[in-house]
Amino acid sequence: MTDDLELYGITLASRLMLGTAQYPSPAILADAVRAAEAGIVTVSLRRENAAARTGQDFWGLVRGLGARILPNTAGCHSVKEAVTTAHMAREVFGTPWIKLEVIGEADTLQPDVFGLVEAAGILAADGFEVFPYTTEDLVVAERLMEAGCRVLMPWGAPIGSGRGLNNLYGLRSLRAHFPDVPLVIDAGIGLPSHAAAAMELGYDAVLLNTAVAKAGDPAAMARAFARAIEAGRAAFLAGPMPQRDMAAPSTPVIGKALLG
Ligand SMILES: CC(=O)[C@@H](O)[C@H](O)COP(=O)(O)O
Repeated sequence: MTDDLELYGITLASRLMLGTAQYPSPAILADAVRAAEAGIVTVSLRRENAAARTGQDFWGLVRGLGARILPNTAGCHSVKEAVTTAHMAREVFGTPWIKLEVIGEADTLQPDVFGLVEAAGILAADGFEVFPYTTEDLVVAERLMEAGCRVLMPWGAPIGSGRGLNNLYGLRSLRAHFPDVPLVIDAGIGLPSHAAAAMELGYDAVLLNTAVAKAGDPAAMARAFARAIEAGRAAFLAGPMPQRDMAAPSTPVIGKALLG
């Protein structure tokens, strides 16, 4: 039986999605994507433009990596900016997919969930397939679904913080409320164990960038993440035991030993 992930009708063998920013060099980025066997790479139109990093060359490199491209609106702080960037991305990459970020707060890069819902509605009505970077808030999640999103991407922790899953309870509730919606943890993952924990909770995939790009050996770290995500998924499918507050002897004793 296959355990492929389906997002907007596209089937993916890998549950690891990798960001393409902050790598020491394009060659190291390419090595990391290959080592991760990432099914999706996300790329920021604005960042590449701003860095004037020979944009076309960089996008050409990303296109050649063999992963599906998910353009993002990273760095957008308003609905207008995000919608305009999404349109540019659709033209450049020829895909209706857009990872929608509308940032609301400078210190935490927390999503502006009001702007996010508004922008998601505009883009979905215009034929985009929206991957919204959101919080674990259930009401916002409902609104995003009503706006036309078919995938949700709640944060684990603030972007680039490496803190892991900050609100385990909230993320567990979100999973329970939307059992049939693909849920992808996006941002804040620092260690493979964080990614494994997300998968053990029943999340469908993990998107990360900084933890690999800033590792001492990005390709080795990408491989470690790929294995952790596979292990977490396998554990979820295997049905983890329920947690208990009290001890339960793992070797039950029947009767008493007869001591001579
Ligand atoms: C690249 C990208 O899409 C980021 O905006 C994403 O949220 C990753 O966050 P981390 O860098 O914390 O993994």
